[in-house]
Amino acid sequence: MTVIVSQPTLESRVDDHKQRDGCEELVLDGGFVVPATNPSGFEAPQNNFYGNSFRDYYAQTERQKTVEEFYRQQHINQTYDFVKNMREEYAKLDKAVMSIWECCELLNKVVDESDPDLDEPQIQHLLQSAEAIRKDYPDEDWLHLTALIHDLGKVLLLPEFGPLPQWAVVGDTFPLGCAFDESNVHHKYFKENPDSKNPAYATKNGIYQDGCGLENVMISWGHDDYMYLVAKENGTTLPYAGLFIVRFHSFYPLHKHGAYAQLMNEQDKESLKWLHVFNKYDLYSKSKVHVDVEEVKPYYQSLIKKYFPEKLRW
Ligand SMILES: O[C@H]1[C@H](O)[C@@H](O)[C@H](O)[C@@H](O)[C@H]1O
Ligand SMILES: [Fe+2]
Ligand SMILES: [Fe+2]
Repeated sequence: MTVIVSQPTLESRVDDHKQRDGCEELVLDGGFVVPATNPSGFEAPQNNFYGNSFRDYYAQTERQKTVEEFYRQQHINQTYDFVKNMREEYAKLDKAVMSIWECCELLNKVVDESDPDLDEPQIQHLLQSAEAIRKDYPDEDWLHLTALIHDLGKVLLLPEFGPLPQWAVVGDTFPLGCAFDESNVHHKYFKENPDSKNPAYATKNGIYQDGCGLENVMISWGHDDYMYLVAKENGTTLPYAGLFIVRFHSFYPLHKHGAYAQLMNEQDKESLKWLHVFNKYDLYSKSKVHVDVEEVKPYYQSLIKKYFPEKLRW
């Protein structure tokens, strides 16, 4: 499946003279090459199965009310101090010991309230995105596995891992410690965030410097940062771009709108190219047509064996 969707040109905000036209070959990650064109012929669906365009946060549907209420709570409660505490708590990795596949199976129990396009159990989303990207990039096995694991951090919603409320696990992410960019969905709810009253966080860069690198930015806490931490601390051999995708795939203000781009360093800018590739499959593979879990399991287990230890600390 190839998803052909034009991405907004982030470089127009990052770097005025360099246009991203998808025609040049990009060499990243010490040898991984982003192919110049999409390899096969799948067209991205225009609408999700509710009949709305993807990521339409203003459609008049029942589901939208849940989604908007989700963002109200997320924008009020995610503060700089909250994220700092969460990072410390979850860095302990003392919640569980299990394999990647066991975690995939746990996601059978998880439904994401922030997502206007999908209300299926999350294991289907993992397999749908991984299978879609596998068809178009058959040789990039690390990318298939990255897709499989990218949302595993949603286990934070389960009792053994907190449980944390939805607003602390899912939804788009954004930096704390600087002004909230208007490209964040339902931006108006940030008015009620206590950080909005802190003058140190009120300017475009707040406490950060241009080019400081995303790894030095406090990003709202959730499944991205948690899964990044789990993968890294358990010694995964996935390439850097895979870890970057896991860590920043919900950072739509940056990868879709180019906001906060001045905070990136050179390595972030390189990895972002792969995140753009990945994002199409994450978003447009969402479907009511289920992947047969048992059929694809052996393939993904072989990848897990290649890139992860058998048991991980969570
Ligand atoms: O609702 C979705 C969902 O929670 C995804 O897993 C996340 O990555 C997206 O950014 C978010 O908008
Ligand atoms: Fe996600
Ligand atoms: Fe996802």
